[in-house]
Amino acid sequence: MRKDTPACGLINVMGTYDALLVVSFGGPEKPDDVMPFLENVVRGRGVPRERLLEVEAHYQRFGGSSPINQQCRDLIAAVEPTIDLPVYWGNRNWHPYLEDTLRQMAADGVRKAAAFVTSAYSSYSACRQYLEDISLARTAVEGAPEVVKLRHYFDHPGFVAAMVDHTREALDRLPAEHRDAARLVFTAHSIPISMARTAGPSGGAYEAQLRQAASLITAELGGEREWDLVWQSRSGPPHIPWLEPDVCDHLAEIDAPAVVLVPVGFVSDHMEVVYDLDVEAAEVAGRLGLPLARAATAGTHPRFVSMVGELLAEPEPIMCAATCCPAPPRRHG
Ligand SMILES: CC1=C(CCC(=O)O)c2cc3nc(cc4[nH]c(cc5[nH]c(cc1n2)c(C)c5CCC(=O)O)c(CCC(=O)O)c4C)C(CCC(=O)O)=C3C
Ligand SMILES: [Fe+2]
Repeated sequence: MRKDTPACGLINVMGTYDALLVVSFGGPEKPDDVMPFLENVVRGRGVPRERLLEVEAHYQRFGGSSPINQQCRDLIAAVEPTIDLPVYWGNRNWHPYLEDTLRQMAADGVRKAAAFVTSAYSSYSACRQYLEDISLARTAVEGAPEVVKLRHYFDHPGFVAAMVDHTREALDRLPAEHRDAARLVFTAHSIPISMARTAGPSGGAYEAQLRQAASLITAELGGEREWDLVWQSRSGPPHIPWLEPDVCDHLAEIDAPAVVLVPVGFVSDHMEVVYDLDVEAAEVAGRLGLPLARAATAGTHPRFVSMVGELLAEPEPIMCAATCCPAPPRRHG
């Protein structure tokens, strides 16, 4: 229903939704919030204390504030004028929490919302966990609206176009003599190998979708360009195998005069991008004397913004099977 029609008004003939719910990861915005946020993220997941303290230092280096919430606000401000629905925002790990947002939506009379999740791919962490969070939040809220998660958009022309533009801009920042031979190094959040194996309806979907996105972006750039897909931001206990190689190890091995890092696995320049790539990987490249430019994520690129409206206009996606992207075994403590 349109913003200006009353909640009890006419049936919306065009669309099926009466609100858009942007669902994101969440992040702290002041120093005291960093540890409580991190504890929310890793609850029951067996991430060692040392790793948590290390990551805490990344956040404190940026004044205890993650850029991710502001990036959500910016995306919402860009999307709002392009669609006919009220827009809400709820996070998995920090304020505004999904549960509080759903409570507000219920109070506002929202009956059925489309969820746009700031993650384009399959896998437990990138998809199923958001579905679980939405579902848990709904059970806690009386009269909570129905929430339909929009489809994965890793191969949507809007996402691809944004990444192509940003990759081109990064290439242009390299010394001119290296541009043609520069290698594209696509990065995504590493996940446990067991999670990668069971991602999607028949397994392997996280990596397959990332490769698909990378090859679409490379093809649209034109020319004959070599590319790799590597991983970043490994977490978890050290004895559990995660996807490799790590971006920093890969940079040391690479046989190219220059590199463009393309964080295809993320949709905004949040902490995993501005620390793990712009600080850590940049430092490795500096030591190696390897010219490196990092492409911006989709962010508020106009084609990425218009994609959201296009997804809303598609037929309602069919909910994935309960066996898709199963949860890893939970640890307690
Ligand atoms: C697939 C994936 C995405 C992409 C999909 C998506 O975007 O959702 C993603 C995004 C993000 N990950 C983020 C932050 C963190 N992830 C952690 C830990 C973990 N990530 C995992 C996976 C992913 N993570 C996994 C399997 C773990 C291990 C614990 C567990 O099994 O859950 C930890 C704990 C400390 C540590 O890193 O060890 C932090 C702080 C932020 C926020 C950045 C900011 O604040 O700006 C964002 C967007
Ligand atoms: Fe993460």
